[in-house]
Amino acid sequence: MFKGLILIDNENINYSLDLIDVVRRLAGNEEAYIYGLGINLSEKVKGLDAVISVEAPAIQMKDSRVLTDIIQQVHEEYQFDSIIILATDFGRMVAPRLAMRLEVGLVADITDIDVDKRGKKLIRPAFSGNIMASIVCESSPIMASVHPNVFHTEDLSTEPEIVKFIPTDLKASSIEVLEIIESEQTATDIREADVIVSAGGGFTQPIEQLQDLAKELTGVVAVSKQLVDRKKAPREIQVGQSGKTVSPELYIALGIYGSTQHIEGLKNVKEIISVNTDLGAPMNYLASLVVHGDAAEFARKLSTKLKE
Ligand SMILES: Cc1cc2nc3c(=O)[nH]c(=O)nc-3n(C[C@H](O)[C@H](O)[C@H](O)COP(=O)(O)OP(=O)(O)OC[C@H]3O[C@@H](n4cnc5c(N)ncnc54)[C@H](O)[C@@H]3O)c2cc1C
Repeated sequence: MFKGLILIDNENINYSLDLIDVVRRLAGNEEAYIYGLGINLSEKVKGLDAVISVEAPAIQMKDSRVLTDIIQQVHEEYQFDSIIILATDFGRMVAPRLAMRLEVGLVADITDIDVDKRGKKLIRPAFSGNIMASIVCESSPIMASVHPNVFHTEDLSTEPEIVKFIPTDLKASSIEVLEIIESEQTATDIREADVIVSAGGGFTQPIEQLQDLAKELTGVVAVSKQLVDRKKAPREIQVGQSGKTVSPELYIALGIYGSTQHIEGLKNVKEIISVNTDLGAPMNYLASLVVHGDAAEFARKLSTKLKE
């Protein structure tokens, strides 16, 4: 029996449950038993075999040190074969701390899994995304972090058994919350969108001009890292390895070259339209339709046409 643990992130419950698929794939031919660790979890979740429920209202959930203590204690009791954590900003603080405590390696930001006779291989981009590395973990538990929206769990019907866990000797949190400032809401989360109008370095106009087109298509605007680096767009709408992973029905790439780091953020996209002045741009090879021309002009004309 392959015992896996996923950490349930209270702010990203659906993406956390997608990690069930990661454990199932890691188990390979072995039967998997999948636990979720829920700390102060108020929602009922399904799909897991068991939820290890920790109720500690006094703990500061953003204190990665306290959370690491809890996961370590849970692991000491259950001895998992793998521990998988969502690679949110917060998950990225917890995962390496925990790996260090358990004296195992951590494979960050995995994008695929390959299990065969030679072992369980975790796949992730390496050397600035120029190659995909297959990493065999010989230490146990196998630890990995995963970007939201990279894996998907289809079947969430299992009713989990609920097991209470009471951690001992928890240190007081060293974090004091002074104020909570809500971040400015940027329309819809690009990960939820069915249509994405995405601008890259070849889109020379302000991206606000794309809102009209996105609205006509009931979609959202996204960008490549190039525009975030040039401070033309916020990071929340960046697609790619260091941005978000998206799975729309239609992705319109306006002046996007198609670097591996950008493509890394496109998972199960149904159709891609690539508008580029360079016919040899890698993005064109992924596209079902290539428009050879100026991205801004294409966006303007398509928007006008859709309004007619
Ligand atoms: C560790 C690491 C992480 C990274 N993470 C990400 C990430 O998450 N997301 C991401 O996007 N990038 C990421 N990058 C950067 C990535 O390598 C590329 O630099 C970036 O994706 C390039 O963006 P671009 O294709 O929009 O721009 P460019 O590379 O500048 O390409 C512009 C494209 O537009 C075309 N073009 C030019 N003018 C026009 C025009 N008028 N009309 C139409 N087409 C035109 C050009 O032919 C070209 O194909 C990362 C890099 C590293 C090292």
